Amino acid sequence: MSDTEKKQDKTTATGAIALADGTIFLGAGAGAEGIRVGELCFNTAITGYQEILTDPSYSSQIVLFTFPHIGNVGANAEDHEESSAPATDAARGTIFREPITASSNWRAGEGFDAWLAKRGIVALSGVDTRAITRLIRENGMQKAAICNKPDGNIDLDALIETARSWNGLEAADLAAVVDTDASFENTEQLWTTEHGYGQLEDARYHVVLVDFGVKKNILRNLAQVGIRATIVNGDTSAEDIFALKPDGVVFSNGPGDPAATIQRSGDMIRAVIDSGLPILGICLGHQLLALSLGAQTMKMAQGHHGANHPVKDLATGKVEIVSMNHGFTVDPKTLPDGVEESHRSLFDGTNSGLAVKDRPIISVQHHPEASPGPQDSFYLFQRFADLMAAAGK
Ligand SMILES: NC(=O)CC[C@H](N)C(=O)O
Repeated sequence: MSDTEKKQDKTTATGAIALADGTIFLGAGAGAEGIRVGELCFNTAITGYQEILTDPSYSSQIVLFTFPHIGNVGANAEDHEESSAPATDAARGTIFREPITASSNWRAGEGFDAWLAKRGIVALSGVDTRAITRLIRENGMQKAAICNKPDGNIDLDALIETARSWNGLEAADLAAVVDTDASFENTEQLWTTEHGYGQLEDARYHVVLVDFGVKKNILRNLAQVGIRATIVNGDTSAEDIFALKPDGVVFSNGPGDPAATIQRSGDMIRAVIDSGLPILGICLGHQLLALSLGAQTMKMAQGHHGANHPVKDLATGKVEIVSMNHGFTVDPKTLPDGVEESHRSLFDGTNSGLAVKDRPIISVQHHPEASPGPQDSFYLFQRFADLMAAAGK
């Protein structure tokens, strides 16, 4: 028996994950103490755990990493945090195979365990992450409750009940929880080891970015191609957006069910589409655009969470390797006339982008901002700037 397997024992366990179907995995608790409930998914990225856990799109989710060693480069506050919202507004829990080691990186500001505790994320190690991943592949993403109890006092029945009684992600407008309350501006560009963050001096374009839980790196990539952004939330009216005289509008990523968020933001999005302004939609923003155009979205079984997904640009025939994080998807069978697929996942053929006839719209399910992941899709930010140039902006 290895060290990690020894921990899967009722007398020594200090943490556990319980699924709504009654399945239990025992292990060693880490990070914040207590219990968290959420939807359990697996993520196949082998780097970027801090960016993943701070992505607001993971609100109300528990992220299991299939890569066994998580936390060994510690935590870095400078360029690894994707959310500007409070601690609990991104991933609630996390699971990995091996216990957290001491940080081994010159840029680590603090250890991963201390960072998890500070952010209120409950963690669990020493469990068979392959078995849990297979379970998700077979039965879909699960309602689950995770706990870290250093005294070993774990009430398994209560944990299962917590998982069962949770409402789940369907019909949840979580964007309303994680978006910004106050409007702000961004001119910060991408980070480099030599110079830190760049600053956009003479912006070529000004856009309004509608924040549903935006990752900071989307803002930085926009600034990198000369775009200054005014960030507003999804309750903003189309009139207030037009009053800011933007050259284009961006609909951001975000958590929860797009079919719920569209109830609140649908009128505004349809008015922005009708205005003819150039539009960029990313992930939840993509799903909201699809719904506004008359298509439908649906829940996926296992979802897409990773940093190595192949996606085909159907216009150029080129394949890009992308970062993914979504559990809902646009049903391509419901696309109305004039709306076509622009990108497709080569893993399972699901939709990864839309093009709208005679409209300057770029809309993708994947994450061109990476963070973490490959930067193959950076060209989409440039394409968006080109759309604004072509519109005479
Ligand atoms: N990253 C995102 O924007 C996720 C979109 C949506 N919440 C989903 O899970 O599909």
